[in-house]
Amino acid sequence: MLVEALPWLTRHHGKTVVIKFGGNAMVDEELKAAFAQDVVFLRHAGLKPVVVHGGGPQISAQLERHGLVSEFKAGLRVTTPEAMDVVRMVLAGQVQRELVGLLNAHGPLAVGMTGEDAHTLTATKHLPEIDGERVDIGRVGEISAIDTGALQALLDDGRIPVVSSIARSADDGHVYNVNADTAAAALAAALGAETLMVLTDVEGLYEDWPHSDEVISRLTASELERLLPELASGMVPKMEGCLHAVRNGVTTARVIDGRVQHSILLEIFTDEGIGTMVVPDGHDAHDAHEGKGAQ
Ligand SMILES: Nc1ncnc2c1ncn2[C@@H]1O[C@H](COP(=O)(O)OP(=O)(O)O)[C@@H](O)[C@H]1O
Ligand SMILES: CC(=O)N[C@@H](CCC(=O)OP(=O)(O)O)C(=O)O
Repeated sequence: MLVEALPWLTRHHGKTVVIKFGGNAMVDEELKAAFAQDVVFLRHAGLKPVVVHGGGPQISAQLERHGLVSEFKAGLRVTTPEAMDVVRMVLAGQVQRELVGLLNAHGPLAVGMTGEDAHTLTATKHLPEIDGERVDIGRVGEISAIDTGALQALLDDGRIPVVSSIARSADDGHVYNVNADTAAAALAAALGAETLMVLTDVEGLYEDWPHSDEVISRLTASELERLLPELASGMVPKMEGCLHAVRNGVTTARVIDGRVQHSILLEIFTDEGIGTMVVPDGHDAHDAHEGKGAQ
């Protein structure tokens, strides 16, 4: 495997990789520790990993403890001002801290931040369209501006940024809850990352979910765009994010199984790859996996 990894080590050297770690893949202690090892491995192999984390299940559990209900519309959490306090506390105070701790068991590498820090993520209130109508779902943000200065400085200093998907508002002084897939994709594009990697709790994008578990191993941006209207809620922000990334300069966007230990290393450093890979139009989707040659 090490010999097989050699061309990939050369190809990815010095490249930025944005990795989204989903809340559902984050419930197992061994998986979390393996995730941290993989990210540190990437860093020592000369890549520049940026971690963007979710925490949906952890937020829901904490809301329940506070006697608050979790409601989702258009795949996004309806976030009252009260719920926003819990979202911020869980993401920035709990999930992010834990990931930073696991990474830093390997050395002084990880620095945690939220999108609020140094104006990294600025948002406006998001009003999703449901059945043709704009719906108010509270403090949910749509990213309107990104400043990558702080992230870039950390990367230049050899650190691993760990980012919580919370944004500041430019106009009303509030903070906003942003879906972590959306935040990861926006950051990947803004950083000019080579790869966006979204870890989740399924093998990849299923062809005909929930009727079959046939994973689509690769597709172009246009092919994905045609599929988007058919996708169900959890996959929507992920695949919209992948599309945004490859349409904005990211070379490949991949959805991989976070339940498989060391899935990041298997995806980056082996010829086969796992999960679903999205490539920009013009790259032959069918060549992209064979030796991932189109990268
Ligand atoms: N076409 C599809 N392929 C795979 N999973 C799908 C698809 N459509 C919907 N899903 C659902 O999306 C879920 C992943 O999204 P989500 O629960 O938001 O995960 P995460 O916490 O990793 O962000 C899967 O567990 C699955 O139930
Ligand atoms: C607006 C919105 O829905 N925000 C998400 C943020 C966390 C997240 O995205 O976590 P996962 O990646 O684990 O799903 C939420 O409140 O659950």
